[in-house]
Amino acid sequence: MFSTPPLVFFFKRETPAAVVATTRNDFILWSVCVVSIASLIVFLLLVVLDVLTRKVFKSKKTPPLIEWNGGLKIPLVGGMLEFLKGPMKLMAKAFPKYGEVFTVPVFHERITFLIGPKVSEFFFKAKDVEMSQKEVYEFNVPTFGKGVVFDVDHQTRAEQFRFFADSLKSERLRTYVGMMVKEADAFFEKWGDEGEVDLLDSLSELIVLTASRCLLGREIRENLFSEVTALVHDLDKGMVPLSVFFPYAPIEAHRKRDKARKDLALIFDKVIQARRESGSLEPDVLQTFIDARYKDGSKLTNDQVLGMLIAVLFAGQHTSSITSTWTGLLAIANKERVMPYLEQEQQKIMKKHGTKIDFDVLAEMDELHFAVKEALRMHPPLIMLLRKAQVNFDVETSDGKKYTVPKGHICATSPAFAHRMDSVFKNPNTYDPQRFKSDENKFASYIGFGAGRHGCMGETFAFMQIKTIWSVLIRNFEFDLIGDLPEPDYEGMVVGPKHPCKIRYKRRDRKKNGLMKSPSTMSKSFKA
Ligand code: HEM
Repeated sequence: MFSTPPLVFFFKRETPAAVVATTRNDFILWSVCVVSIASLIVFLLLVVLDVLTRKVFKSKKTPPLIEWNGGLKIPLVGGMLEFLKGPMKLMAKAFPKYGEVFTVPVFHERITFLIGPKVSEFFFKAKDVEMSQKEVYEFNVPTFGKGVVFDVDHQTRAEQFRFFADSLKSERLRTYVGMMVKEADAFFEKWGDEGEVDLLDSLSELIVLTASRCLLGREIRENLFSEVTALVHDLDKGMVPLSVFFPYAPIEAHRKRDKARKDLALIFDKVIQARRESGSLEPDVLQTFIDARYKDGSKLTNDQVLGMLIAVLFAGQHTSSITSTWTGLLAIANKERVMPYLEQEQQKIMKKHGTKIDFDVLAEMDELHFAVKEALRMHPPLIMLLRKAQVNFDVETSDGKKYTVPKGHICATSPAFAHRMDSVFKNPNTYDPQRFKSDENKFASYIGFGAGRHGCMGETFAFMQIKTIWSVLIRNFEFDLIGDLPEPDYEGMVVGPKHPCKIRYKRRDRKKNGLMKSPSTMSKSFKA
Protein backbone atom coordinates (compact mmCIF):
# COMPACT_ATOMS: atom_id res chain seq x y z
CA MET A 1 0.00 0.00 0.00
CA PHE A 2 2.77 2.47 0.87
CA SER A 3 5.22 1.04 -1.56
CA THR A 4 5.96 4.30 -3.43
CA PRO A 5 9.65 5.12 -3.01
CA PRO A 6 10.10 7.99 -0.48
CA LEU A 7 12.60 9.72 -2.81
CA VAL A 8 9.74 10.69 -5.14
CA PHE A 9 7.84 12.51 -2.34
CA PHE A 10 10.99 14.32 -1.40
CA PHE A 11 11.28 15.94 -4.85
CA LYS A 12 7.57 16.47 -5.69
CA ARG A 13 5.01 18.79 -4.04
CA GLU A 14 1.64 18.21 -5.76
CA THR A 15 -2.03 17.38 -5.04
CA PRO A 16 -2.64 13.80 -3.78
CA ALA A 17 -4.37 12.63 -7.08
CA ALA A 18 -1.59 13.94 -9.27
CA VAL A 19 0.97 12.60 -6.84
CA VAL A 20 -0.33 9.06 -7.33
CA ALA A 21 -0.12 9.35 -11.15
CA THR A 22 3.20 11.13 -11.35
CA THR A 23 4.87 9.08 -8.64
CA ARG A 24 4.01 5.93 -10.56
CA ASN A 25 5.56 7.39 -13.73
CA ASP A 26 8.57 8.63 -11.80
CA PHE A 27 8.99 5.28 -10.20
CA ILE A 28 9.05 3.60 -13.62
CA LEU A 29 11.49 6.24 -14.88
CA TRP A 30 13.75 5.80 -11.87
CA SER A 31 13.62 2.05 -12.17
CA VAL A 32 14.56 2.20 -15.85
CA CYS A 33 17.46 4.58 -15.03
CA VAL A 34 18.73 2.45 -12.18
CA VAL A 35 18.51 -0.77 -14.20
CA SER A 36 20.20 0.88 -17.21
CA ILE A 37 23.04 2.30 -15.11
CA ALA A 38 23.50 -1.00 -13.28
CA SER A 39 23.56 -2.91 -16.59
CA LEU A 40 26.08 -0.46 -18.02
CA ILE A 41 28.33 -0.85 -14.96
CA VAL A 42 28.10 -4.65 -15.12
CA PHE A 43 28.83 -4.57 -18.86
CA LEU A 44 31.86 -2.29 -18.38
CA LEU A 45 33.14 -4.49 -15.56
CA LEU A 46 32.82 -7.55 -17.76
CA VAL A 47 34.67 -5.80 -20.60
CA VAL A 48 37.45 -4.73 -18.21
CA LEU A 49 37.61 -8.27 -16.81
CA ASP A 50 37.71 -9.66 -20.31
CA VAL A 51 40.53 -7.35 -21.40
CA LEU A 52 42.44 -8.05 -18.17
CA THR A 53 42.17 -11.82 -18.56
CA ARG A 54 43.29 -11.48 -22.14
CA LYS A 55 46.04 -8.91 -21.97
CA VAL A 56 47.36 -9.04 -18.43
CA PHE A 57 46.74 -12.44 -16.87
CA LYS A 58 46.82 -14.45 -20.04
CA SER A 59 49.73 -16.83 -20.05
CA LYS A 60 51.21 -17.34 -23.50
CA LYS A 61 50.14 -20.95 -23.54
CA THR A 62 46.38 -20.59 -23.01
CA PRO A 63 44.23 -21.48 -26.04
CA PRO A 64 43.39 -18.71 -28.55
CA LEU A 65 40.32 -16.73 -27.61
CA ILE A 66 37.91 -16.21 -30.50
CA GLU A 67 37.14 -12.58 -30.93
CA TRP A 68 35.44 -11.99 -34.20
CA ASN A 69 31.99 -11.09 -35.30
CA GLY A 70 31.52 -10.63 -39.01
CA GLY A 71 35.13 -9.52 -39.41
CA LEU A 72 34.92 -7.01 -36.57
CA LYS A 73 36.95 -7.64 -33.47
CA ILE A 74 34.47 -7.26 -30.64
CA PRO A 75 35.83 -8.42 -27.31
CA LEU A 76 33.48 -10.44 -25.12
CA VAL A 77 30.38 -9.99 -27.29
CA GLY A 78 31.86 -11.42 -30.50
CA GLY A 79 32.39 -14.94 -29.19
CA MET A 80 29.13 -14.91 -27.32
CA LEU A 81 27.15 -13.90 -30.39
CA GLU A 82 28.76 -16.67 -32.39
CA PHE A 83 27.98 -19.16 -29.62
CA LEU A 84 24.34 -18.14 -29.52
CA LYS A 85 24.03 -18.79 -33.28
CA GLY A 86 24.67 -22.43 -32.45
CA PRO A 87 27.71 -24.53 -31.58
CA MET A 88 27.89 -26.34 -34.96
CA LYS A 89 28.11 -23.06 -36.87
CA LEU A 90 30.62 -21.73 -34.39
CA MET A 91 32.88 -24.78 -34.72
CA ALA A 92 32.64 -24.75 -38.51
CA LYS A 93 33.81 -21.13 -38.50
CA ALA A 94 36.39 -21.31 -35.73
CA PHE A 95 38.06 -24.64 -36.52
CA PRO A 96 39.69 -23.60 -39.86
CA LYS A 97 40.93 -20.38 -38.24
CA TYR A 98 42.01 -21.48 -34.76
CA GLY A 99 42.48 -25.26 -35.04
CA GLU A 100 41.64 -28.02 -32.60
CA VAL A 101 41.65 -25.92 -29.41
CA PHE A 102 40.07 -22.50 -28.91
CA THR A 103 38.19 -20.61 -26.23
CA VAL A 104 34.88 -18.80 -26.58
CA PRO A 105 33.80 -16.24 -23.97
CA VAL A 106 30.11 -16.64 -23.13
CA PHE A 107 28.83 -14.25 -20.44
CA HIS A 108 31.27 -14.67 -17.53
CA GLU A 109 32.31 -18.19 -18.62
CA ARG A 110 35.13 -19.38 -20.87
CA ILE A 111 34.24 -22.38 -23.01
CA THR A 112 37.25 -24.19 -24.42
CA PHE A 113 36.54 -26.43 -27.39
CA LEU A 114 38.67 -29.56 -27.74
CA ILE A 115 38.05 -30.89 -31.22
CA GLY A 116 39.25 -34.27 -32.41
CA PRO A 117 40.69 -37.39 -30.71
CA LYS A 118 44.16 -35.99 -30.04
CA VAL A 119 43.04 -33.09 -27.84
CA SER A 120 39.97 -34.65 -26.24
CA GLU A 121 41.89 -37.48 -24.58
CA PHE A 122 42.21 -35.77 -21.20
CA PHE A 123 38.54 -34.77 -21.36
CA PHE A 124 37.49 -38.41 -21.54
CA LYS A 125 40.13 -40.00 -19.31
CA ALA A 126 40.29 -37.48 -16.47
CA LYS A 127 38.94 -38.26 -13.01
CA ASP A 128 35.82 -36.42 -11.77
CA VAL A 129 37.98 -34.31 -9.46
CA GLU A 130 39.89 -33.09 -12.54
CA MET A 131 37.04 -32.77 -15.04
CA SER A 132 33.66 -32.45 -13.41
CA GLN A 133 30.22 -33.07 -14.92
CA LYS A 134 28.28 -31.76 -11.93
CA GLU A 135 28.54 -28.02 -12.69
CA VAL A 136 27.61 -28.37 -16.37
CA TYR A 137 24.82 -30.94 -16.05
CA GLU A 138 23.38 -29.62 -12.76
CA PHE A 139 20.40 -28.12 -14.62
CA ASN A 140 18.97 -31.67 -14.66
CA VAL A 141 18.40 -31.64 -10.88
CA PRO A 142 14.77 -30.39 -10.96
CA THR A 143 13.96 -33.11 -13.50
CA PHE A 144 15.80 -36.03 -11.91
CA GLY A 145 15.12 -34.93 -8.33
CA LYS A 146 17.15 -34.35 -5.19
CA GLY A 147 19.76 -36.73 -3.84
CA VAL A 148 20.71 -38.36 -7.12
CA VAL A 149 23.29 -38.07 -9.91
CA PHE A 150 24.18 -34.36 -10.20
CA ASP A 151 22.83 -33.40 -6.78
CA VAL A 152 25.31 -35.50 -4.78
CA ASP A 153 29.05 -35.48 -4.03
CA HIS A 154 31.54 -37.34 -6.27
CA GLN A 155 31.71 -40.39 -4.03
CA THR A 156 27.93 -40.89 -3.77
CA ARG A 157 27.64 -40.35 -7.50
CA ALA A 158 30.26 -43.01 -8.16
CA GLU A 159 28.22 -45.45 -6.07
CA GLN A 160 25.02 -44.51 -7.87
CA PHE A 161 26.75 -45.03 -11.22
CA ARG A 162 27.64 -48.52 -10.00
CA PHE A 163 23.87 -49.05 -9.57
CA PHE A 164 23.35 -47.95 -13.21
CA ALA A 165 26.08 -50.33 -14.34
CA ASP A 166 24.52 -53.21 -12.37
CA SER A 167 21.13 -52.58 -13.93
CA LEU A 168 22.56 -52.62 -17.46
CA LYS A 169 25.00 -55.55 -17.37
CA SER A 170 24.68 -58.40 -19.85
CA GLU A 171 22.87 -60.98 -17.76
CA ARG A 172 20.14 -58.38 -17.16
CA LEU A 173 20.14 -57.42 -20.83
CA ARG A 174 19.32 -60.99 -21.82
CA THR A 175 15.98 -60.58 -20.04
CA TYR A 176 15.36 -57.10 -21.44
CA VAL A 177 15.88 -58.34 -25.03
CA GLY A 178 12.92 -60.72 -24.59
CA MET A 179 10.74 -57.74 -23.62
CA MET A 180 12.07 -55.64 -26.52
CA VAL A 181 11.22 -58.34 -29.05
CA LYS A 182 7.73 -58.77 -27.61
CA GLU A 183 7.03 -55.04 -27.83
CA ALA A 184 8.47 -54.71 -31.36
CA ASP A 185 6.51 -57.72 -32.72
CA ALA A 186 3.22 -56.44 -31.29
CA PHE A 187 3.90 -52.88 -32.48
CA PHE A 188 4.74 -53.70 -36.11
CA GLU A 189 1.96 -56.26 -36.36
CA LYS A 190 -0.41 -53.28 -36.12
CA TRP A 191 1.16 -51.64 -39.18
CA GLY A 192 -0.87 -53.82 -41.55
CA ASP A 193 0.31 -54.77 -45.04
CA GLU A 194 1.29 -51.40 -46.44
CA GLY A 195 1.23 -47.75 -45.58
CA GLU A 196 3.18 -44.59 -44.78
CA VAL A 197 4.60 -43.53 -41.43
CA ASP A 198 6.73 -40.82 -39.96
CA LEU A 199 9.62 -42.95 -38.79
CA LEU A 200 10.69 -40.66 -35.95
CA ASP A 201 7.19 -40.46 -34.47
CA SER A 202 6.59 -44.15 -34.88
CA LEU A 203 9.90 -45.36 -33.43
CA SER A 204 9.70 -42.87 -30.55
CA GLU A 205 6.36 -44.41 -29.63
CA LEU A 206 7.82 -47.91 -29.67
CA ILE A 207 10.88 -46.88 -27.63
CA VAL A 208 8.59 -45.40 -24.94
CA LEU A 209 6.72 -48.72 -24.75
CA THR A 210 9.94 -50.73 -24.51
CA ALA A 211 11.49 -48.36 -22.01
CA SER A 212 8.48 -48.50 -19.77
CA ARG A 213 8.56 -52.30 -19.78
CA CYS A 214 12.33 -52.76 -19.28
CA LEU A 215 13.02 -49.76 -17.04
CA LEU A 216 9.89 -48.58 -15.27
CA GLY A 217 8.44 -52.04 -14.75
CA ARG A 218 5.41 -54.28 -15.30
CA GLU A 219 3.04 -52.27 -13.08
CA ILE A 220 3.58 -49.11 -15.11
CA ARG A 221 3.57 -50.82 -18.53
CA GLU A 222 0.41 -52.81 -17.82
CA ASN A 223 -1.70 -50.52 -15.61
CA LEU A 224 -0.41 -46.96 -15.53
CA PHE A 225 1.12 -46.53 -18.98
CA SER A 226 -0.80 -43.53 -20.36
CA GLU A 227 -0.79 -41.65 -17.07
CA VAL A 228 2.96 -42.07 -16.59
CA THR A 229 3.73 -41.37 -20.27
CA ALA A 230 1.85 -38.05 -20.06
CA LEU A 231 3.80 -37.06 -16.93
CA VAL A 232 7.14 -38.08 -18.47
CA HIS A 233 6.17 -35.98 -21.49
CA ASP A 234 5.69 -32.92 -19.24
CA LEU A 235 9.03 -33.61 -17.56
CA ASP A 236 10.63 -33.81 -20.96
CA LYS A 237 9.04 -30.60 -22.25
CA GLY A 238 10.20 -28.90 -19.07
CA MET A 239 13.76 -29.03 -20.33
CA VAL A 240 14.13 -26.10 -22.73
CA PRO A 241 17.34 -24.25 -23.71
CA LEU A 242 16.60 -21.61 -21.03
CA SER A 243 16.64 -24.39 -18.39
CA VAL A 244 20.36 -24.92 -19.00
CA PHE A 245 21.11 -21.44 -17.67
CA PHE A 246 18.08 -20.90 -15.42
CA PRO A 247 16.62 -24.28 -14.39
CA TYR A 248 14.29 -22.67 -11.84
CA ALA A 249 13.04 -19.73 -13.98
CA PRO A 250 9.30 -19.19 -13.31
CA ILE A 251 8.01 -20.29 -16.72
CA GLU A 252 5.03 -22.50 -17.57
CA ALA A 253 7.22 -25.35 -18.86
CA HIS A 254 9.06 -25.49 -15.51
CA ARG A 255 5.84 -25.33 -13.49
CA LYS A 256 4.45 -28.29 -15.45
CA ARG A 257 7.76 -30.11 -15.03
CA ASP A 258 7.70 -29.66 -11.26
CA LYS A 259 4.09 -30.80 -10.99
CA ALA A 260 4.80 -33.85 -13.16
CA ARG A 261 7.83 -34.73 -11.00
CA LYS A 262 5.66 -34.57 -7.84
CA ASP A 263 2.85 -36.64 -9.43
CA LEU A 264 5.33 -39.26 -10.62
CA ALA A 265 6.74 -39.45 -7.08
CA LEU A 266 3.25 -40.25 -5.73
CA ILE A 267 2.70 -43.01 -8.32
CA PHE A 268 6.13 -44.60 -7.90
CA ASP A 269 6.02 -44.35 -4.13
CA LYS A 270 3.04 -46.75 -4.17
CA VAL A 271 4.57 -49.11 -6.75
CA ILE A 272 7.93 -49.27 -4.95
CA GLN A 273 6.34 -49.64 -1.52
CA ALA A 274 4.18 -52.51 -2.77
CA ARG A 275 7.25 -54.28 -4.15
CA ARG A 276 9.24 -53.71 -0.95
CA GLU A 277 6.38 -55.11 1.16
CA SER A 278 5.53 -58.11 -1.01
CA GLY A 279 9.20 -58.96 -1.59
CA SER A 280 8.34 -59.64 -5.25
CA LEU A 281 11.27 -59.63 -7.64
CA GLU A 282 10.71 -58.29 -11.14
CA PRO A 283 13.28 -58.52 -13.97
CA ASP A 284 13.53 -54.76 -14.63
CA VAL A 285 15.76 -51.76 -13.92
CA LEU A 286 13.36 -50.51 -11.23
CA GLN A 287 14.03 -53.69 -9.23
CA THR A 288 17.82 -53.22 -9.41
CA PHE A 289 17.47 -49.74 -7.91
CA ILE A 290 15.13 -50.98 -5.16
CA ASP A 291 17.66 -53.71 -4.29
CA ALA A 292 20.73 -51.46 -4.62
CA ARG A 293 22.86 -50.94 -1.49
CA TYR A 294 25.57 -48.37 -0.81
CA LYS A 295 28.83 -49.69 0.64
CA ASP A 296 27.60 -48.82 4.15
CA GLY A 297 24.49 -51.01 3.61
CA SER A 298 22.01 -48.13 3.23
CA LYS A 299 19.54 -48.06 0.35
CA LEU A 300 17.97 -45.47 -1.94
CA THR A 301 14.75 -43.81 -0.77
CA ASN A 302 11.65 -44.32 -2.94
CA ASP A 303 12.10 -40.81 -4.35
CA GLN A 304 15.76 -41.48 -5.17
CA VAL A 305 14.81 -44.76 -6.89
CA LEU A 306 12.49 -42.67 -9.07
CA GLY A 307 15.26 -40.10 -9.65
CA MET A 308 17.63 -42.81 -10.87
CA LEU A 309 14.92 -44.23 -13.16
CA ILE A 310 14.22 -40.81 -14.68
CA ALA A 311 17.97 -40.31 -15.26
CA VAL A 312 18.25 -43.61 -17.15
CA LEU A 313 15.07 -42.94 -19.06
CA PHE A 314 16.31 -39.52 -20.16
CA ALA A 315 19.75 -40.87 -21.06
CA GLY A 316 18.29 -43.52 -23.33
CA GLN A 317 14.95 -42.46 -24.73
CA HIS A 318 15.53 -39.70 -27.30
CA THR A 319 19.04 -40.87 -28.10
CA SER A 320 17.70 -44.33 -29.02
CA SER A 321 14.63 -43.17 -30.98
CA ILE A 322 16.78 -40.73 -32.94
CA THR A 323 19.50 -43.27 -33.70
CA SER A 324 17.01 -45.95 -34.76
CA THR A 325 15.34 -43.38 -37.03
CA TRP A 326 18.61 -42.28 -38.67
CA THR A 327 19.61 -45.93 -39.14
CA GLY A 328 16.42 -46.59 -41.09
CA LEU A 329 16.45 -43.33 -43.04
CA LEU A 330 20.08 -43.72 -44.11
CA ALA A 331 19.77 -47.41 -44.99
CA ILE A 332 16.62 -46.74 -47.02
CA ALA A 333 18.11 -43.65 -48.69
CA ASN A 334 21.11 -45.81 -49.70
CA LYS A 335 18.90 -48.77 -50.47
CA GLU A 336 20.82 -50.23 -53.42
CA ARG A 337 24.16 -50.03 -51.71
CA VAL A 338 23.35 -50.86 -48.07
CA MET A 339 20.07 -52.81 -47.81
CA PRO A 340 21.34 -56.00 -49.52
CA TYR A 341 23.93 -56.48 -46.75
CA LEU A 342 21.25 -56.16 -44.11
CA GLU A 343 18.75 -58.40 -45.88
CA GLN A 344 21.31 -61.06 -46.64
CA GLU A 345 22.41 -61.12 -43.02
CA GLN A 346 18.85 -61.54 -41.75
CA GLN A 347 18.31 -64.31 -44.25
CA LYS A 348 21.47 -66.14 -43.12
CA ILE A 349 20.51 -65.78 -39.46
CA MET A 350 16.96 -66.97 -40.05
CA LYS A 351 18.32 -70.05 -41.78
CA LYS A 352 20.36 -70.80 -38.69
CA HIS A 353 17.99 -69.76 -35.87
CA GLY A 354 14.53 -69.60 -37.44
CA THR A 355 12.50 -66.54 -36.45
CA LYS A 356 13.93 -66.43 -32.93
CA ILE A 357 15.56 -63.17 -31.81
CA ASP A 358 17.43 -63.11 -28.53
CA PHE A 359 20.60 -61.59 -27.06
CA ASP A 360 22.92 -64.11 -28.77
CA VAL A 361 21.14 -63.93 -32.12
CA LEU A 362 21.34 -60.13 -32.08
CA ALA A 363 25.04 -60.37 -31.24
CA GLU A 364 25.56 -62.21 -34.56
CA MET A 365 24.13 -59.31 -36.59
CA ASP A 366 27.36 -57.51 -37.48
CA GLU A 367 26.08 -55.82 -40.64
CA LEU A 368 23.16 -54.32 -38.74
CA HIS A 369 25.53 -53.32 -35.95
CA PHE A 370 27.70 -51.41 -38.45
CA ALA A 371 24.61 -49.77 -39.98
CA VAL A 372 23.54 -48.45 -36.55
CA LYS A 373 27.08 -47.44 -35.61
CA GLU A 374 27.52 -45.55 -38.88
CA ALA A 375 24.18 -43.74 -38.46
CA LEU A 376 25.35 -42.65 -35.01
CA ARG A 377 28.69 -41.55 -36.45
CA MET A 378 27.00 -39.26 -38.95
CA HIS A 379 24.26 -38.05 -36.61
CA PRO A 380 25.13 -38.33 -32.94
CA PRO A 381 22.14 -36.97 -30.97
CA LEU A 382 24.40 -35.54 -28.24
CA ILE A 383 26.31 -33.05 -30.36
CA MET A 384 28.31 -31.55 -27.48
CA LEU A 385 29.68 -33.13 -24.31
CA LEU A 386 30.68 -30.85 -21.47
CA ARG A 387 32.84 -30.79 -18.33
CA LYS A 388 34.24 -28.12 -16.01
CA ALA A 389 38.03 -28.17 -15.58
CA GLN A 390 38.93 -28.44 -11.89
CA VAL A 391 42.66 -28.31 -12.62
CA ASN A 392 44.89 -26.72 -15.28
CA PHE A 393 45.73 -29.27 -17.94
CA ASP A 394 47.96 -29.46 -21.02
CA VAL A 395 46.93 -30.41 -24.52
CA GLU A 396 48.95 -30.86 -27.69
CA THR A 397 47.23 -30.59 -31.07
CA SER A 398 47.95 -32.97 -33.94
CA ASP A 399 50.12 -30.28 -35.55
CA GLY A 400 52.22 -29.89 -32.41
CA LYS A 401 50.75 -26.73 -30.79
CA LYS A 402 50.82 -26.88 -27.00
CA TYR A 403 48.35 -25.16 -24.69
CA THR A 404 47.44 -25.11 -21.03
CA VAL A 405 43.70 -25.01 -20.46
CA PRO A 406 43.09 -23.12 -17.20
CA LYS A 407 41.14 -24.46 -14.26
CA GLY A 408 37.59 -23.06 -14.29
CA HIS A 409 37.10 -23.29 -18.06
CA ILE A 410 34.10 -25.22 -19.32
CA CYS A 411 35.44 -27.81 -21.74
CA ALA A 412 33.42 -28.96 -24.73
CA THR A 413 34.01 -31.69 -27.22
CA SER A 414 31.74 -32.49 -30.12
CA PRO A 415 30.92 -35.95 -31.49
CA ALA A 416 28.95 -34.32 -34.31
CA PHE A 417 31.87 -32.18 -35.48
CA ALA A 418 34.73 -34.63 -34.81
CA HIS A 419 32.96 -37.50 -36.61
CA ARG A 420 32.92 -35.42 -39.79
CA MET A 421 36.64 -34.56 -39.79
CA ASP A 422 38.35 -36.27 -42.70
CA SER A 423 41.47 -36.70 -40.60
CA VAL A 424 39.36 -38.95 -38.33
CA PHE A 425 37.10 -40.76 -40.86
CA LYS A 426 37.70 -41.10 -44.62
CA ASN A 427 34.84 -39.71 -46.74
CA PRO A 428 33.08 -38.58 -43.58
CA ASN A 429 29.93 -37.41 -45.36
CA THR A 430 29.22 -40.80 -46.95
CA TYR A 431 27.01 -43.31 -45.16
CA ASP A 432 29.22 -46.39 -45.35
CA PRO A 433 28.64 -49.00 -42.62
CA GLN A 434 31.35 -51.18 -44.20
CA ARG A 435 34.02 -48.77 -42.93
CA PHE A 436 33.76 -50.41 -39.51
CA LYS A 437 34.90 -53.79 -40.82
CA SER A 438 38.43 -52.44 -40.84
CA ASP A 439 38.01 -50.10 -37.89
CA GLU A 440 41.24 -49.21 -36.11
CA ASN A 441 39.33 -47.96 -33.07
CA LYS A 442 41.79 -45.26 -32.01
CA PHE A 443 40.80 -43.90 -28.58
CA ALA A 444 38.23 -41.10 -28.74
CA SER A 445 37.85 -41.14 -32.54
CA TYR A 446 34.35 -42.65 -32.33
CA ILE A 447 32.54 -40.78 -29.56
CA GLY A 448 28.83 -41.13 -30.32
CA PHE A 449 28.58 -42.94 -26.97
CA GLY A 450 31.23 -40.75 -25.37
CA ALA A 451 34.42 -42.54 -24.25
CA GLY A 452 36.62 -43.36 -21.29
CA ARG A 453 35.53 -42.80 -17.71
CA HIS A 454 31.99 -41.61 -18.51
CA GLY A 455 31.33 -43.53 -21.72
CA CYS A 456 27.69 -44.53 -22.17
CA MET A 457 26.60 -47.30 -19.81
CA GLY A 458 23.58 -48.04 -21.97
CA GLU A 459 25.51 -48.69 -25.19
CA THR A 460 24.76 -52.44 -25.33
CA PHE A 461 21.16 -51.83 -24.27
CA ALA A 462 20.80 -49.25 -27.06
CA PHE A 463 22.33 -51.54 -29.70
CA MET A 464 20.12 -54.43 -28.61
CA GLN A 465 17.02 -52.26 -28.77
CA ILE A 466 17.79 -50.69 -32.15
CA LYS A 467 18.92 -53.99 -33.66
CA THR A 468 15.73 -55.69 -32.41
CA ILE A 469 13.62 -53.01 -34.09
CA TRP A 470 15.45 -53.16 -37.41
CA SER A 471 15.75 -56.92 -37.59
CA VAL A 472 11.99 -57.24 -37.07
CA LEU A 473 11.41 -54.51 -39.67
CA ILE A 474 13.83 -55.82 -42.32
CA ARG A 475 12.49 -59.36 -41.96
CA ASN A 476 8.93 -58.24 -42.50
CA PHE A 477 8.88 -55.18 -44.74
CA GLU A 478 10.37 -53.44 -47.76
CA PHE A 479 10.77 -49.66 -47.68
CA ASP A 480 11.00 -46.47 -49.72
CA LEU A 481 11.88 -42.99 -48.58
CA ILE A 482 9.24 -40.33 -49.24
CA GLY A 483 10.93 -37.04 -50.12
CA ASP A 484 14.51 -36.14 -49.31
CA LEU A 485 16.64 -37.27 -46.41
CA PRO A 486 15.89 -34.78 -43.59
CA GLU A 487 18.45 -32.37 -42.15
CA PRO A 488 19.42 -32.52 -38.46
CA ASP A 489 17.37 -30.24 -36.24
CA TYR A 490 19.99 -28.32 -34.25
CA GLU A 491 17.30 -26.48 -32.29
CA GLY A 492 16.64 -29.54 -30.15
CA MET A 493 18.39 -30.31 -26.85
CA VAL A 494 18.97 -33.81 -28.23
CA VAL A 495 19.52 -33.45 -31.97
CA GLY A 496 17.41 -35.60 -34.28
CA PRO A 497 16.20 -35.35 -37.87
CA LYS A 498 13.80 -32.54 -38.80
CA HIS A 499 10.26 -33.58 -39.55
CA PRO A 500 8.97 -35.06 -41.82
CA CYS A 501 10.78 -38.43 -41.74
CA LYS A 502 8.28 -40.17 -43.97
CA ILE A 503 8.73 -43.65 -45.38
CA ARG A 504 6.48 -46.04 -47.30
CA TYR A 505 6.41 -49.72 -46.26
CA LYS A 506 5.09 -52.89 -47.83
CA ARG A 507 4.87 -56.18 -45.96
CA ARG A 508 6.83 -59.08 -47.44
CA ASP A 509 5.03 -62.28 -48.34
CA ARG A 510 3.91 -63.77 -45.00
CA LYS A 511 3.60 -67.25 -46.52
CA LYS A 512 7.31 -67.20 -47.23
CA ASN A 513 7.91 -66.27 -43.61
CA GLY A 514 8.97 -62.73 -44.33
CA LEU A 515 12.37 -62.07 -45.83
CA MET A 516 13.20 -64.36 -48.72
CA LYS A 517 14.80 -62.05 -51.25
CA SER A 518 17.85 -63.36 -53.06
CA PRO A 519 21.17 -61.84 -52.02
CA SER A 520 22.01 -61.60 -55.73
CA THR A 521 20.17 -58.25 -55.68
CA MET A 522 23.28 -56.87 -54.00
CA SER A 523 24.93 -54.05 -55.88
CA LYS A 524 28.01 -55.36 -57.69
CA SER A 525 30.27 -52.49 -56.72
CA PHE A 526 29.77 -53.31 -53.04
CA LYS A 527 30.20 -57.06 -53.20
CA ALA A 528 33.98 -56.95 -52.79
C1 HEM B 1 21.79 -44.47 -29.19
C2 HEM B 1 21.53 -44.27 -27.93
C3 HEM B 1 22.46 -43.59 -26.98
C4 HEM B 1 23.40 -42.64 -27.21
C5 HEM B 1 23.78 -42.00 -28.54
C6 HEM B 1 24.03 -42.33 -25.94
C7 HEM B 1 25.07 -41.43 -25.79
C8 HEM B 1 25.71 -41.21 -24.58
C9 HEM B 1 26.83 -40.33 -24.43
C10 HEM B 1 27.48 -39.51 -25.53
C11 HEM B 1 27.19 -40.37 -23.12
C12 HEM B 1 28.37 -39.63 -22.49
C13 HEM B 1 27.96 -38.28 -21.97
C14 HEM B 1 29.16 -37.46 -21.51
O1 HEM B 1 30.31 -37.89 -21.65
O2 HEM B 1 28.92 -36.36 -21.02
C15 HEM B 1 26.28 -41.25 -22.44
C16 HEM B 1 26.30 -41.52 -21.08
C17 HEM B 1 25.39 -42.33 -20.46
N1 HEM B 1 24.39 -43.06 -21.04
FE1 HEM B 1 23.97 -43.16 -23.01
N2 HEM B 1 23.42 -43.06 -24.96
C18 HEM B 1 22.46 -43.84 -25.55
C19 HEM B 1 21.62 -44.73 -24.93
C20 HEM B 1 21.60 -44.97 -23.59
C21 HEM B 1 20.69 -45.88 -22.94
C22 HEM B 1 19.62 -46.71 -23.66
C23 HEM B 1 20.95 -45.83 -21.61
C24 HEM B 1 20.31 -46.57 -20.48
C25 HEM B 1 19.39 -47.49 -20.60
C26 HEM B 1 22.05 -44.88 -21.42
C27 HEM B 1 22.63 -44.58 -20.21
C28 HEM B 1 23.71 -43.74 -20.06
C29 HEM B 1 24.31 -43.43 -18.77
C30 HEM B 1 23.85 -43.97 -17.42
C31 HEM B 1 25.36 -42.55 -19.02
C32 HEM B 1 26.26 -41.89 -18.01
C33 HEM B 1 27.58 -42.60 -17.93
C34 HEM B 1 28.54 -41.87 -17.03
O3 HEM B 1 28.45 -40.64 -16.92
O4 HEM B 1 29.40 -42.53 -16.44
N3 HEM B 1 22.41 -44.39 -22.65
N4 HEM B 1 25.39 -41.76 -23.37
